[in-house]
Amino acid sequence: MAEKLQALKQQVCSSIDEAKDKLHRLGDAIWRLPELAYEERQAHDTLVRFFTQEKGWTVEAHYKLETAFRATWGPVGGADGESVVHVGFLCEYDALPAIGHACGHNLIAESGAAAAVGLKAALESGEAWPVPVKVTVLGTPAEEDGGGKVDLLREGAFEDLDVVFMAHPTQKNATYLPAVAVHSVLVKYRGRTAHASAYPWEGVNALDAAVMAYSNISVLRQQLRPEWRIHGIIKHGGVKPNIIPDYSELEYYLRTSSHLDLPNIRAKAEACFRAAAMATGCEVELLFQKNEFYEVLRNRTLEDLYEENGKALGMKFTTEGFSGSTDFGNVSHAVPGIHPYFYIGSEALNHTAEYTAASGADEAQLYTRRTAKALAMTALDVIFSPGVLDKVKQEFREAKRREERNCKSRNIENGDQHQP
Ligand SMILES: NCCCC[C@H](NC(=O)CCN)C(=O)O
Repeated sequence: MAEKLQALKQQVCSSIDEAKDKLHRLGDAIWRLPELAYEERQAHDTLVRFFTQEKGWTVEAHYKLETAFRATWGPVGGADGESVVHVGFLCEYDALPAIGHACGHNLIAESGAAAAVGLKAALESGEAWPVPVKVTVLGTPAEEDGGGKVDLLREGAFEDLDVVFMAHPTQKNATYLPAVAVHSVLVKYRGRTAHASAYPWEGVNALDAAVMAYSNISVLRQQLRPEWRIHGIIKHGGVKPNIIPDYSELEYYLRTSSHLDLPNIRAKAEACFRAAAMATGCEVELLFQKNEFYEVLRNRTLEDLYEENGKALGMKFTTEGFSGSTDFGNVSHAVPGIHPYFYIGSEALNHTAEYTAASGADEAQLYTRRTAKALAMTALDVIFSPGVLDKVKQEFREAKRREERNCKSRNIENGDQHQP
């Protein structure tokens, strides 16, 4: 079996290399037309067309969300009565305002598609295998803003998957980097205009409220846990110096190491926003985003297999970096999975114009394909190595039990003030 598995892994690599031109065209087409969260119509169409043109995939466009899709192959092979092993690969393809694909989501889509195509080709090339296998590619929009994976989770898109894989471009290769929970909020203050010089006492100053809110949050930071973050911007602060602003708007991201602490940080931030309204006489409206993102729940069994496969392909791994957030965190609490990071040939930092250039550069292709190979090889370990899938699931169950205990102890601490 070990020789067969090794042969299949080699087949994955050669299949992905043979497909390199069409995979490059796929990623490049997405990179050239950057689209924002939930507006990724061209990227959706490009990926749907790609899988439609590949033989054997059942493709569902606009899958539960306008710009999400699902492509499935199988179940194929295996003996009757054996349970299907269902592996999923996730594609992200949303860009950032003004700076395009500065987080390389075009390469997330390309690597996810490449891994799925490579795995299918390897399985189709070899002899029959013991268990029926199903491969699903899920196009998951709006990671940077909104959280398409959370919407898809709510709609049941992940229900029958055994494991999920994706990978994210950054400065180095890592099997895991800390990704924290986050919830964003839009804060709107409404006051009353007046001539700022002639009769300022008639006005109710919404910009004052925004400035006070910003200052309240700034002092709150001294009392936050070191791994928590609150950061934001003033999006609107007035139109003319001699018109007392009757409207101001702020947007904030609230981050905690565990999603179980989000109610706590939300309450602290809300007090800061409401105090500013009270002090200025403004009305305040708090609009929390529909989806909160969870921290990533690790699966070290999968991480170790991915690292072993990556090292076999020449990857060097680090454990330093990141601490942003991703809606993959929510997925990892529902299905065992990994969200490794990969080097793309540049030291540029994500969310910069330099990274936009790097994610569209030819040099990124070799690293993107290498990552796809490691993802597909890890999927082969799950399918063919006896006991691996059971170990992955056992670790996941134990992590969920630990989380349940944490949740109960926090509720006791908070006196059940805030249900997470
Ligand atoms: N609702 C706010 C989500 C912010 C998600 C964003 N994610 C990343 O930067 C990961 C790389 N795409 C963040 O952490 O700010």
